Amino acid sequence: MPAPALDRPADRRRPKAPFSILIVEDNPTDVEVMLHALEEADLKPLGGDFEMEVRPTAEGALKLLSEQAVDLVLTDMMLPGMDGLDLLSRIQAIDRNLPVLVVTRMNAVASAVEAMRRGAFDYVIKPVTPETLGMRLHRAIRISEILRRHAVYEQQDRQEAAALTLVGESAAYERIMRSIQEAAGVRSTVLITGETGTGKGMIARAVHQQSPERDRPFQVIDCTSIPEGMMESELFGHVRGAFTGAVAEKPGLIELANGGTVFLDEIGELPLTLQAKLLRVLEENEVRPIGGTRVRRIDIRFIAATNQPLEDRVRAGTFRRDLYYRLAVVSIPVPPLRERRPDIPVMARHLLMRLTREMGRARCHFEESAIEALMAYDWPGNGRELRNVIEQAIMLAADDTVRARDILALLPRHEASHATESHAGLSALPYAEAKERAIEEFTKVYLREKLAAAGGVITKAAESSGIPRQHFSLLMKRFLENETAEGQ
Ligand SMILES: Nc1ncnc2c1ncn2[C@@H]1O[C@H](COP(=O)(O)OP(=O)(O)OP(=O)(O)O)[C@@H](O)[C@H]1O
Repeated sequence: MPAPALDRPADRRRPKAPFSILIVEDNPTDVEVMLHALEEADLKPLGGDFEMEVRPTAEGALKLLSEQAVDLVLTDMMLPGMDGLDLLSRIQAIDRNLPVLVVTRMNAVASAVEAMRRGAFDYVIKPVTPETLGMRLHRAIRISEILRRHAVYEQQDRQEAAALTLVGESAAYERIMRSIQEAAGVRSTVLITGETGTGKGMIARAVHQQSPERDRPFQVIDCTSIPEGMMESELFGHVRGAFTGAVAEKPGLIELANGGTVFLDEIGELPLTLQAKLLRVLEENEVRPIGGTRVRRIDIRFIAATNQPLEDRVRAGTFRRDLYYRLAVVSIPVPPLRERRPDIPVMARHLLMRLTREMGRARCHFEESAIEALMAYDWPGNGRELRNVIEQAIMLAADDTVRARDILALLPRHEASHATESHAGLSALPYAEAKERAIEEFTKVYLREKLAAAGGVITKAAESSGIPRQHFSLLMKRFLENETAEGQ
């Protein structure tokens, strides 16, 4: 194997190597021995392949580390200019999770031990052999991969936490924040009420997050998404043989959240029979799986949400009064966005920043008149509709500014009046052209109204239009995007 030129990628460099090892060594013979040992060691990082970079000096190594991600460093302890210990501290300042293996001569083991005391992952004694180096590297690679994956999870957690941030500045928003804090401090049942998209799910999560049980499970049970026939077994579980198909014992979703929080979304949809069973669970703090004879004790906080006026349902006899009172120990009513307009600009800017980042787009900002357009609209789909309009506006915006016309083009009310005006001028056109225009105008209005009614959820809008989601998306692409491009 030819010796790699120092300060250049080693020969084993491959075009797409997921795991990279940096060797810091000034002695070309030692570099060659190490590369040979690595070759023989048959390393298999989980990503498949790996690449190696060689630098003869600590400075060269630090420069590389500042330019690209490396997964593992193998460094000599005696380097020109800066010794291995200093290099170790500098590397730790760049990335405290990067595993560093030090290579040393037998007569300098004390300094290698000192390096380990300061956080080096391991040490290898020269002359390096494929067996010792291989064994130590195998271990280091596994650790490095675990740390790398852990860092990805940490990053995702941070992004998810940011995505869940409630923002606002209206008096109603302040009241909601106070209620969240109060509810978090006690373990009572909470009932959150408000129109669709007002952020009830986010509020429920915030209560859990601010409670002492924040590290315990947060179990969401959407009462609309579980088929009625399966609801009881999903919620309370079943024992083996409880019914045909119950081949094994299965714990219910409630039991699985023991110690934490259960969020019952759309509680108004819970059938009356299950309302009675849920009430028993709330009152007695125990669940009885279907077919079971023994009850299981539970310690759970329940949060329920609904966009239906539950009092009306109680009066109509379709929701149990006793369950209603049992749920509404702490009550958090969430007014619709049109009744707390001061929240709109804050939410819009927050969503714009978050969505551009998520979509990998450059930072965007609103033209002042775009904010005015947002504030003037009534938002029947509340925060969810606002989020979807902003997402589409980012996609349609020609540059880094979202303008009033981008917003207005996406709001159904504007479209309706716009359509009426354009229909008035159609008779001036030849029949074929007028017909094509009319179909175009109709499709735009239709798509926007369907989208608004579905709170911007394309799957729902497509379903209520009776066409496949893919077809709906194609229509959106053809009619909604073209229209905005023309308008610019
Ligand atoms: N105060 C807020 N701050 C930031 N974003 C918000 C706020 N309120 C709502 N949103 C946005 O609206 C979206 C919908 O929120 P969420 O799902 O919690 O509403 P919901 O009331 O539970 O809706 P549904 O009744 O349809 O289940 C969120 O993902 C978020 O993008």
